[in-house]
Amino acid sequence: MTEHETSDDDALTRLQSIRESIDNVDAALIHLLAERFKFTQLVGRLKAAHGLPAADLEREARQIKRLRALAEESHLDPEFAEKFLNFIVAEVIHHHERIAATTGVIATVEPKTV
Ligand SMILES: O=C(O)C(=O)C[C@]1(C(=O)O)C=C[C@@H](O)C=C1
Repeated sequence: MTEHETSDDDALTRLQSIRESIDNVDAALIHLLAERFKFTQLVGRLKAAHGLPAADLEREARQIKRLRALAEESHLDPEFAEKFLNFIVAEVIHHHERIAATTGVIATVEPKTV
């Protein structure tokens, strides 16, 4: 039977079932993001304590390259993957700046190279 041949009732049951899976994925995304922000809080405190700048553009460029490749492999739009990462990173940088401001260490210089 094709999707056109199922009854409207069957279609609604199927829609509900697919939506349950979407809800599971959305919940996983929220949990994953919460974990990611826990790690970036640690990075923010470390950076503030050592006077390191909130943003690291070289690190971001490497992350974008990697995520675009992963997106392509997974048949996800790489542009979307890049925008999604940028959206999250922008929020992380706000958090870093807030931590630095409350810690009293404002970073204005590039990190020292080791
Ligand atoms: O890795 C860092 O240096 C971070 O501060 C974390 C992070 C990220 O969210 O992945 C955020 C800001 C930086 O510009 C790069 C990466």
